[in-house]
Formats: sequence, structure tokens, C-alpha cells
Amino acid sequence: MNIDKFQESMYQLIVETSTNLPRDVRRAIKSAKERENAGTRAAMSLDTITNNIKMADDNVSPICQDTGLPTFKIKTPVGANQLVMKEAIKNAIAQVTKDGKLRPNSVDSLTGANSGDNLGYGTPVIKFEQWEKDYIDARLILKGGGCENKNIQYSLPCELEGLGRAGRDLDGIRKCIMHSVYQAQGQGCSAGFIGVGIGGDRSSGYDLAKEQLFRSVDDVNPNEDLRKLEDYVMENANELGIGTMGFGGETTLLGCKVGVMNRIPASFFVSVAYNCWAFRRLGAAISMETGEINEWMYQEGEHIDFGASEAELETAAASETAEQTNIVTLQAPITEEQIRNLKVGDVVQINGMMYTGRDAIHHHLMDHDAPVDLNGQVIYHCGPVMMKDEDGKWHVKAAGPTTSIREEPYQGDIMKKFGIRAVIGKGGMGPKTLEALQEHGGVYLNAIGGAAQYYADCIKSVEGVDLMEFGIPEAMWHLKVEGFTAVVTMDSHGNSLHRDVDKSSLEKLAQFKERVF
Ligand SMILES: O=C(O)C[C@H](O)C(=O)O
Ligand code: SF4
Repeated sequence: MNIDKFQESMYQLIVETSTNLPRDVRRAIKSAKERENAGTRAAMSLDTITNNIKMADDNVSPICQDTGLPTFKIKTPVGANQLVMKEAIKNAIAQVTKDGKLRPNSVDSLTGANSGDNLGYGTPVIKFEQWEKDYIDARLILKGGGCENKNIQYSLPCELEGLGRAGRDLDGIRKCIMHSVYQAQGQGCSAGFIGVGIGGDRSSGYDLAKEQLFRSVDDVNPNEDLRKLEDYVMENANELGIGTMGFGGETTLLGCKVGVMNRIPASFFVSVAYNCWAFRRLGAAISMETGEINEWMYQEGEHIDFGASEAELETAAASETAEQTNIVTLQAPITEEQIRNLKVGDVVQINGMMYTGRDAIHHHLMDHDAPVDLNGQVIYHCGPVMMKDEDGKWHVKAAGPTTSIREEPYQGDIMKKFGIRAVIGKGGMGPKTLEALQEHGGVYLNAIGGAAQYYADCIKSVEGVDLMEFGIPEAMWHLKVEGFTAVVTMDSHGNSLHRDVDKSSLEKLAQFKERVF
């Protein structure tokens, strides 16, 4: 095989996976959009999501800034040299990272040091298998961290909140799956896709669950019991009302695929792999002779490009005025009074400066001074994809929010310590932060998770960076923005949309307690 050509094919596969959502995923998102009523928060979020998909296409840039843990599944004809192929894949990964289509995402687990090129022990994941055919089947999934953190594994029998006992049978499995969707709330950037693995041990069970994510969204399970289960989950999980981003709404789940394998008598695991709407998985059939791509996978059926037609734009404009959302423009430094005027549901547009800060920064700020005066300022939970030009100037390539709940132990204290007035992230925060917002006069703004191109477009310039020693995603970037839009989901009056949606979805979950299978 021509290994240089193979490397080039792998480069293409990675770029396409990161920037261009497959057709089956696009169709699922489109039908979700059609189910939401115009003017609601869910519809607005889905508009941002579909705009973002289009922008990623047009810019050939990452759909989401978290380009995940690249995981390759490759089937090769007997006799293929897998060692050479592995090297070629690693070279391609490093090159794509350099070209700004993947975020440097490989971090030393003990020191936190970022390898800078996505290579390191354990990353990327490359799994080979041999098969009898004469070509290479190469598939890739880029699954981000926020949704990965919402994976869950159940050991049956068990007790589940809202649902009671889940036994070792199909009905117990049903309960676990319903619970898995509830516990993810909006934090894995719902609406999501789930892959479920029944059986195996703790590791093979998760593998089986992830394997399901390689199935096409619209395939039909050949196992009749599992087909019924998948249909049931698709129909009923959407009754939970969690909705896009956990804002409430008609669609919480976009796909459910279930697989089964044997287990040993003492164990009964149900493993669920949760994938965000930014479901980046693709595949290609590659010639064993030339190393070139012969065919792309997941490309059957109608292609939706999400280019808004005139008519759609008009309806969107009309529904915006109809809903009379309170839109407030803010520019830092923000006063306590301005913050106290905001209520859950208000839409905020930010102009001016904001500073990124995620795990490393929050941890650092607990016992260090801030590198800039944060009084009245806005913190953005974001780890962007950045590129430096020849003149040494930084450019933002992708910059959506990260899951805020990880900062729950620090956020309230840090806001009070430095006088920060607003934090932007996604998925919401907990009671400790809510209390601090009330006491100090702060607000939590929810941006649309995964909409990394949309937000990158709002960032007009990079004014500086501090704490680069934490690596690109974790550094504190000083960003000048224009029209950066987010929704108030936690205010300074003790209100939290996240708490409310969690409560109402748990009540709805309890309606699925009775035996079905
Ligand atoms: O790491 C990120 O930028 C985002 C992450 O995927 C998340 O969902 O929290
Ligand atoms: S930010 Fe959201 S869309 Fe992006 S990887 Fe994380 S969970 Fe997925």
C-alpha cells in the first residue's frame, strides 16, 4: 500500500469528521428543529446549532472546540501492516492539530501538561481488527469530554431515583436507559444520542455501548426485543422535557441504539455512552492498493445543508418579535445593579471584554492573585481552538462553552474574591454557586454548547493571554466580543432554570415506573 496516500486519507477523515456532520445526524437535528415551537428557547438554541453546523461547513473549522478523544476503529484485510498504519494515523493527527482542525487535547493525567499535538500514551485510541474483505474500513469518532462525563454504567439489580428497582430483565434495562437520559440533563449538550451496551464486564460493556454509536441513526435493530426497546426509549425519553441544552422542550434524545453481548452469571451491566448533538463520527472505505478513499460512509439519503432560506429567516425574525424576549446588552465592567435587574429567561448580549477560565484557572485563582483586574468582569468557561499567524497574533478558530458544573467547588468563592459579575458556560451550576450569585450579585449565563463557530464569530480580537503554562485550552484568554448572546439561567434572586428542569424531569421520569416489558 502507498502509506503516504493512506496518511493523506487519514488526514481527510479527521478533518471531515471534525468539521462536517454526517447526513444521518443532520436529519435527526432537522426533525428536532421541526418539533419545537417557534420562539421558544429550545427553538432558538436549535437555530444557533444549525447555523453553527453551516458555519463549520463553510469555514472547514471544528463544529465544537472540544474535538474529543479521537477513536479509530479500523478493519484491515489479512496481511496489512498495522504498525505502519498506526504511525501514519499519528502523523495525520499531529498535522491536523497543527492546522487548527483539532484542539490540542492530550493532557498528562498527573501533571496536566498538554502534549500540544494530541499524541501521548493512550491518545489517540486506535483499534484494529482483521476481516476477510480486500479493502480497509476506517471509522473515526471525536467524542467530547462533556458528553463522555455523562456516560453511566448500571450494575443490575439496582435502585433508581424516580423509577425504583431495576431488575435483571428487559424492563430493568429499560429503566436504566430512561434514567441515563434523565441524569445527563443538558450537560452533555442535549439533544443527544445514546449507545447502550447490555452485558459484558465493566470495560467490554462500555466498548459495546460505544460501538453502537457507529450505527447509522436511522438503521433498524435486527433483534426484535432491542428494536422495541429502542423505539420505546425514543418515544418516551422525549417526554422528560429536558430539551435542547436542558432549557426544556420537545426533544431530549435524537437517537438510541442498543447492543447485547453475553455476561458472566454474577454480573449484569447496562452501560450507556452519551453523545452530544455534535455527533462527529465518520468512516471511509480505503483501497488496500492505493491507500486512497474510495467511498465515504454515513452519506446515504438526503443531505441537509442548513442554509436558511429567505422564508425561514422571515419566520425566525417574526417569532423573535412575537415572543418579546427581554434582550439586555451588557458591557464590562458591569455593576451590581445591572446584574440585579436580570431574571432567568432574559437574553443577554455582551459587547466588550471577557476572560476565559476553566478548570486550571479556577483552581489557580483559589490561592493566587488574578493576572488582570476581574472586578465587574465576565468569565467565560471556554477552552478555545487557537492559531498563531506569522506575525505572532492569535486567532480564534472555535470557542464554545464548556460544562460549568466542574467549577462548582470554586465558582462562588472566586466571584466574591475578585468581584466577577457574570460567568458564561453551559449546563448550569449547583446550589453553592446559586447562593453566591444571590449574596454577591452575580449571574450565570448559558451559552449554546457546541456552537463553537457561532461564538468564534462573535470574538472580534484576542487582546492577550495569561497562564499559557496551563496549555491552550486552559489558559486565560482576553477576548473582545461583539453581540455574544447567552441566556440567563441562574439569577441573583435565587432562581435557577437548571434546578427547575431537573425537578420537573424527575417527576416525569417517575411516570415510567410501571412495568412495560
Ligand atoms: O472541553 C470542552 O471545551 C467542552 C467539553 O466537551 C464539555 O462539554 O464540557
Ligand atoms: S461542548 Fe458539548 S458539543 Fe462540544 S464536545 Fe462537549 S458535549 Fe459535545
